[in-house]
Amino acid sequence: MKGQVKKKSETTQLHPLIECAELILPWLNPQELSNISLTCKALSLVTNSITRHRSLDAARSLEDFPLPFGNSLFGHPPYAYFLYTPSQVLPFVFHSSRQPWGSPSLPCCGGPKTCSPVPCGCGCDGCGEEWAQGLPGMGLEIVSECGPCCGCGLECGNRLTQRGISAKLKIVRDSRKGWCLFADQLIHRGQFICEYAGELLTTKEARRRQQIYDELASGGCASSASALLVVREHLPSGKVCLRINIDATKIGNAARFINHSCDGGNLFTVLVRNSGAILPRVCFFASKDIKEGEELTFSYGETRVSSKCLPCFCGSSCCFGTLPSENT
Ligand SMILES: C[S@@+](CC[C@H](N)C(=O)[O-])C[C@H]1O[C@@H](n2cnc3c(N)ncnc32)[C@H](O)[C@@H]1O
Repeated sequence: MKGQVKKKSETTQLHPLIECAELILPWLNPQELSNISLTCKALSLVTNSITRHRSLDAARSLEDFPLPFGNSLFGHPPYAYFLYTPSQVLPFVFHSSRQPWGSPSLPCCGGPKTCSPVPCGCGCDGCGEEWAQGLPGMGLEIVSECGPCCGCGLECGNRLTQRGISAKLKIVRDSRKGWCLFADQLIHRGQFICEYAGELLTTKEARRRQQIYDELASGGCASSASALLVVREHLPSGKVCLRINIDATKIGNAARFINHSCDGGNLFTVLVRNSGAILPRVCFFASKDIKEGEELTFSYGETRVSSKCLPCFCGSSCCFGTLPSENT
């Protein structure tokens, strides 16, 4: 009996090298993982397990639903590598440029879900208003939600867009458009889906990065899909009064996989201003009922200024042939 117990504990004990590897390897990028996997069979098993876990949840447990990568095309990596943030961030927040990903025993830290919310009932003006009920078709483009100035927490009815992704989604690879975001359940018209999360940039920095992304794209760099979104708020006079630059290329959320459709797609955006926050957030809602297995798309814009526009493969009957482009 004694001997049997000893044998069992021996088999469940991990070799110290593997124990260390399970702590360190989730911090590595795909290239580093691939190099490590070549060193020995034991490390190859750990890296394979990390790759499997990465493919199962791009959101790293930071959302209510896992965000899986669907079947990848032959010869393509099984997942896209980027740092995950459920909401917009300032660039210096992720200064280490590393985030553990892919280990079931080493969860990601941070994110709104891990903060302990102050109980609701603060009595602020917005509390309990459930603003989204009247949204579809009302043409609303800027709305307010409770925010840092209110005493309420994430459960407040007036924080609809602050609780992360609200529907099951998946990421699937297309041979021409790259990664695409798909609904993995029925989504009703008017339902909030997710915000466009990424790094909030100054216009100067956005222009600098856009130039780099354009150069990479025109050089045919296969993994160069950029996800830099520029949103302009206009005064009734038509003049731009506010410009928001969100770059989700290296740090972002599910929205960074939403492709363009020339017919406007099935999503529309709403600017949501949290009370007490300076800048609004860009939030996606369903503009129609979206079936399970349907791709989520929206229009990137109407303007095409660049002579080197990328080809559009949206497949809509009104496809313009090229992706929108603007002078940033
Ligand atoms: C925000 S990302 C969308 C996710 C991207 N497909 C990826 O693989 O990461 C924008 C990029 O996706 C590609 N894309 C988006 N819509 C497209 C379309 N309709 N046709 C072809 N490529 C598209 C372009 O490379 C574009 O720069």
